[in-house]
Amino acid sequence: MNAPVTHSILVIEDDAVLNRLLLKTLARSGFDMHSAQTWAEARARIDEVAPDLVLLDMNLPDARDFGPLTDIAQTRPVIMLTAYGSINQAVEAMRLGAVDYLVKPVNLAELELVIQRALEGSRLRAGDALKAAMRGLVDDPMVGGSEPMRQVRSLIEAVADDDVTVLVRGESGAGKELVARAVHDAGQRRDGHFVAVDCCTLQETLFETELFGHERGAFTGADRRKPGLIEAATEGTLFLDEIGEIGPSIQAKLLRVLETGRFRRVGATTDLRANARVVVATNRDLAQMVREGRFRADLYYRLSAFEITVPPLRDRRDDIPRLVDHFARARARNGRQVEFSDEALARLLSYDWPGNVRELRNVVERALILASRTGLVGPEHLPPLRDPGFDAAPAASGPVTIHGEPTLDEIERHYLAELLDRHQGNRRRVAEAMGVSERTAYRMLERHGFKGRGDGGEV
Ligand SMILES: Nc1ncnc2c1ncn2[C@@H]1O[C@H](COP(=O)(O)OP(=O)(O)OP(=O)(O)O)[C@@H](O)[C@H]1O
Repeated sequence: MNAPVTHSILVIEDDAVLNRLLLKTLARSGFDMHSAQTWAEARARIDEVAPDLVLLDMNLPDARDFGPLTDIAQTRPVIMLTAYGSINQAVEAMRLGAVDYLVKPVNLAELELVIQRALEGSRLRAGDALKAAMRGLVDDPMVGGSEPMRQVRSLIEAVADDDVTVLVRGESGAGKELVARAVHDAGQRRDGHFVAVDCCTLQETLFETELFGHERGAFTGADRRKPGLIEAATEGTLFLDEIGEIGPSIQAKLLRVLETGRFRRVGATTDLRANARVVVATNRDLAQMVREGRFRADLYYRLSAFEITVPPLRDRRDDIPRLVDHFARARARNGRQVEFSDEALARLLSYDWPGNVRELRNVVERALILASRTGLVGPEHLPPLRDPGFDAAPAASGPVTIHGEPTLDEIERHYLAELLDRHQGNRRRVAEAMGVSERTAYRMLERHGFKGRGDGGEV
């Protein structure tokens, strides 16, 4: 059996208290810890210990701008430590090679997750530093064999080789970015970069210089020419996340790029030709925004040439066990695999997941940490999974009590029977109560032999 690998981490942070706290916390989690409070000290430490990962404060007393980051990020993953309110800086840091960032005060539970992901990502991408400079580092395969996800996959395949703009719709955390990536990976541009831009985090003025770049002297502080993200995506894909958030002036400029294939750096006098495929995503109802005059109709029509809707997790519960297994396996790369008890899985299956796969992933990863000693996740390792408004549910719904150790199938059957009773066999209402489509409910009922039951032939 292989001995678990001990990873070394260097904390570069001039705040002595935070530095010590990070050191202590991570040493307790089994990392080999080193620290530095200045850039000069850090350089010596890097030569000395060759850390596997670096936690780097954004503002060191003896370093300017992103010098330390660009230096270190070429050889090892860097997680930036940033003050609340400096998110724009953090976004720039990610573009320059940071794999992730943490906002101070650092949430210690999040800290370990981010580090684990960064270490996994760096192994997956070893030798591909430039690609690692792009956001979304871990090569997450898209998990999901449910019928709705099969349809999503066939749309991805259908559109991948075409250069048409794709609009990915879906609730927050449903996996829109993963779908955008899959479009990129399946198409002819797969060898180019996938450059992701979160439209939410950038202010309008910053957005333009980020997206289109700027010439030297374009504004105060522009002491050198800087190409924009659209150029970084040349021969690749430019992914604009949360497209519903862009203001009118960017909407106009984006429309121009899509229509003419041309753009202009801020402060430039001539146009450049864009050579990036554009994929956008939103969780907003863009058509409604057009009706309200908040989004340009012409841009909407351009963007929605080909739409892919990622269904919410509650409409594809079949994917939950597979996703749980996937997240557990990913984590087991650093140790033994933790299993989920049937009871814990039943809980995950019956919850509505308003935060979709992202919420599931967080719950699963936290449970895996909590249960790492015993190797089995039980319901006690899960947070109370209640949708907002759960308490307002009619008293008649009551708690569901489970006796003995039923299988998931038995639980499903009992639950269906109870819902059929409660809703007098009305299939639509049973589906609504379960948070699945009517078709899915019908199939479940059929599988459990309920077909034909119910008042008035509803089921
Ligand atoms: N089908 C899937 N298989 C594996 N992991 C998934 C899947 N869908 C989503 N995830 C994971 O869930 C998290 C959220 O996914 P993603 O960022 O793609 O969602 P999103 O819809 O773009 O969210 P947002 O609207 O907030 O930008 C990520 O960690 C992603 O890796």
